[in-house]
Amino acid sequence: MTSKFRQSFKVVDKALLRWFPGHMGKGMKQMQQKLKSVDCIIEVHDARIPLSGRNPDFKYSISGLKPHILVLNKMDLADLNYKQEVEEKIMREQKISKIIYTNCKNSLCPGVKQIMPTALSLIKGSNRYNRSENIDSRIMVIGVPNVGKSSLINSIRNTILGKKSAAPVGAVAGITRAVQHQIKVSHDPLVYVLDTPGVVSPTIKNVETGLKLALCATLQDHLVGEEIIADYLLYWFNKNNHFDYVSYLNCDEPTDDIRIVLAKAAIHRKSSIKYLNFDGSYIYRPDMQGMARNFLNAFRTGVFGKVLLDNDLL
Ligand SMILES: Nc1nc2c(ncn2[C@@H]2O[C@H](COP(=O)(O)OP(=O)(O)OP(=O)(O)O)[C@@H](O)[C@H]2O)c(=O)[nH]1
Repeated sequence: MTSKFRQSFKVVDKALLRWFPGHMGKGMKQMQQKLKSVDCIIEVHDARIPLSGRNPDFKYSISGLKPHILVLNKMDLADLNYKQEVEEKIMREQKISKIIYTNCKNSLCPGVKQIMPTALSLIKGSNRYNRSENIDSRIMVIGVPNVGKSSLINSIRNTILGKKSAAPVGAVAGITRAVQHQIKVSHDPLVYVLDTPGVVSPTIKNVETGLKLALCATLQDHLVGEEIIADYLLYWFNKNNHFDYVSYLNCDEPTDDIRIVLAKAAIHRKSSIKYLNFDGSYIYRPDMQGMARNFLNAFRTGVFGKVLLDNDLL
C-alpha cells in the first residue's frame, strides 16, 4: 500500500544551507590551536540525531589524534531502542574511543558520572605527545551549538566538586562565543576542562541534515524559519506514523499541509495577529508563526514522546 504522506522533503528556500555566523569560523580556528594543549576530546552531540549533523571538521581534523569520547546528550528526549545499531554504525565509520549517553537535566545521571573516570583512563593509556610531563589533565569539550556542552561541564563539576555552574547555559544556540578559560573540574587528580563555542559546518549539504539540526534547536529558528522547521516536523511525524500532533494541534485528521495545520490550531486557540487595512479598519489573521513556535517547543520539550530523527539512516 502506498502512503498518502510525503516520502521526501523539499525546501524552496535554500537560505538555511548558508548559515555560518562569523564567530564559528573563529571558534574552529581557536579549537585547532588549543588541540595541542589538551589530552582528550569530549564531543557532545544530540542523542536524537546521533548520525547526522556532527561537524565533519571534528571528524577529520580534530579527532583521531587524541582520545575522543562521544557524548550523546539529551537522552531524556531520545528514543534509545536503536542504541546498539546506532553505536555500531558510528564505530564502523569513525575512530571513537567511547560513546556515553547523558541527561544533564538529571543530577543522578550515571552517564555523567562515567565520563571523568573514562577520560582519565583513556588519557593514562595514551602517549600524551608533547604533554607527557604535565601533571594536570586537560580535556576539550566540542560540539555543534546548543547540544549541552556547558551543561555537561557544569554537571561534571557539580558531581565531582559539588560546585554550581561555571559555564553559561542557554536555550538558544550560540551562547558560548569563544574558547573559554580552563574550568577546574577535579582537584585530585587535577583536571581542567575547556568549553568551546558550538560550531556547525560552513555548508550543510543535505537539506534534511540542516532541518534535523534546526529541529533540535542547534541552528537559530529565525535563520531557518519557524514554519519551515514545523513543516519538516510534520513531514517526519507523518512519515513515521506518529500522530499525537493531531489532537495537540486540534486537527480533524493527520494531514501533510502545514498551513492548514497551523491555521486551524491558531483559530482554535484564538491566536491571531492584527493587521491594518488600507481603509483604516483592522483585519485579524491566524498567528501561523506563533503556532509554529508552539509546535516546535512542544516537540523540543518531549510532549510528543522520545524520538530518533535519524531512524532513516540506520
Ligand atoms: N532535555 C534536556 N535539555 C538539556 C540537556 N542538557 C542541556 N539541555 C538544555 O539545552 C540547552 C543548551 O544547553 P547548553 O549547555 O547551553 O548548550 P551548549 O552546547 O553549551 O550551547 P552553545 O554555547 O550555544 O554552543 C539549555 O536549554 C539546556 O538546559 C539534557 O540532557 N536534556
